[in-house]
Amino acid sequence: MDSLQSLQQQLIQQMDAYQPCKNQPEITALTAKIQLEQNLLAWLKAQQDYPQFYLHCRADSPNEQENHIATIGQVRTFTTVNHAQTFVRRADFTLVGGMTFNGECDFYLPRLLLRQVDGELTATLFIDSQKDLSVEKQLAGKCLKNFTKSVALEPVVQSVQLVEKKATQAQWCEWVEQALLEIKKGSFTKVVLANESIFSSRQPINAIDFLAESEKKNTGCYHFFFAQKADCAFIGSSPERLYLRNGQDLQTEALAGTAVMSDDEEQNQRQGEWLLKDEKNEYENMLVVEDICGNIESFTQNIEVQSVELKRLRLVQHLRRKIFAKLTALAADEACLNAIHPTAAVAGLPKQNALRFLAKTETFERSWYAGTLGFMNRARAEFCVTLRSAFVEQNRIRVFAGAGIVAGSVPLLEWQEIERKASGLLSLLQNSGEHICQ
Ligand SMILES: C=C(O[C@@H]1C=C(C(=O)O)C=C[C@H]1O)C(=O)O
Ligand SMILES: [Mg+2]
Repeated sequence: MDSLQSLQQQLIQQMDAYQPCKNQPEITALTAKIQLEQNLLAWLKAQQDYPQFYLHCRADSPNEQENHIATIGQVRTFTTVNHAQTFVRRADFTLVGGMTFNGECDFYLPRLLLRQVDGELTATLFIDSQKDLSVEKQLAGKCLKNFTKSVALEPVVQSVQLVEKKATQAQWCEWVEQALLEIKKGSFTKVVLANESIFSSRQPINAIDFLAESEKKNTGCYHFFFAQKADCAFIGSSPERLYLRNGQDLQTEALAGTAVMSDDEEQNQRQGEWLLKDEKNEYENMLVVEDICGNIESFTQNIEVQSVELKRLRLVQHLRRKIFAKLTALAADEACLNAIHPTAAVAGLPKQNALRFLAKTETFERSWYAGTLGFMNRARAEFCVTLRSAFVEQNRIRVFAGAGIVAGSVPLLEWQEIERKASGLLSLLQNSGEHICQ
């Protein structure tokens, strides 16, 4: 019978048999595969090694395979995309990680990588051949210790209380007014302002249970979990792809412009029709198209922008234009990441002016919010934009949401928009209604 035990045994056997030879490649990958449908979040919940990373990629059509990865531990780290890409070109293994909103890079080769695609579970254990073999074997063995374990995912029952919003409604409206003034002056055409809301709970919230709940309810999204250590995890369920690279084929998208979604299908239809015709939302979206196309032009060919469509989620719906292009021979993830991130869907246009405005206006650190997380190897790379996200820090959760401000934005409507986006995660927790302070 195929089981996690048999997968563990195969890896241990390979590790025991492993003897470095002459001309040993710098990294050795031990791989085993079984037919098993394993919930990777339940598996991750039982693991003790850090960092931990999980990505459930968005499937756009039923014939696209559901693709989940989970990793624990770390063998090599890369603090620039250039170094990460050089490694991938040389060694062709999968790196995970990404970039914060401000462009700080954190890519790494994990110790253990699990991939679940279509009923098949693959595990890869990485050994650094340039390090002491007995130490490497010991570290790898430690990572395999809990390999066969998983912990049942449980509903999140904690209720949370609001502690603080970095911008109150009144402050937010001021920020938007300032942005509109700058737009009038011609400093930029769009800026994406965001807010951070801090909540507390009596009992610690398990970030994996929280994400599992979100995965069930917030369908049609990328789901991600990234934790450097046990007591702080960054999680989220984002509708937005930064890019997908399949060989030299690049797929990216402009996702911007928002309307309400609810349980009322007729209202959703009306909202969708309104959104498709609304000039301000159309402009919000087209500025992202302009930004992305302008930024990838120099290293791609045959850029094709698809016609506008609606991306429907549980509480909001967005305008989306998919963008396809062919990378020129030498271009790869370094070019894509540096050129595309952060897009005008999360920063603004022109980018530098918008970023300067955000740096002096927002009163919190975006950190991983509106950054990007994903994976890259020689054949393929996929990155999402880390929206609809939160830091879960034991008894505290910090939720982020933003909205694109353009000429015609109404401060209070943009406030409602960000509150609704934040409720994608927050509505999964019970709100006790109590304010600790504001
Ligand atoms: C900035 C966020 O979302 C972005 C802003 C949108 C908008 O203003 O209409 C829509 C989708 C995203 O591009 C967020 O969710 O925090
Ligand atoms: Mg908007």
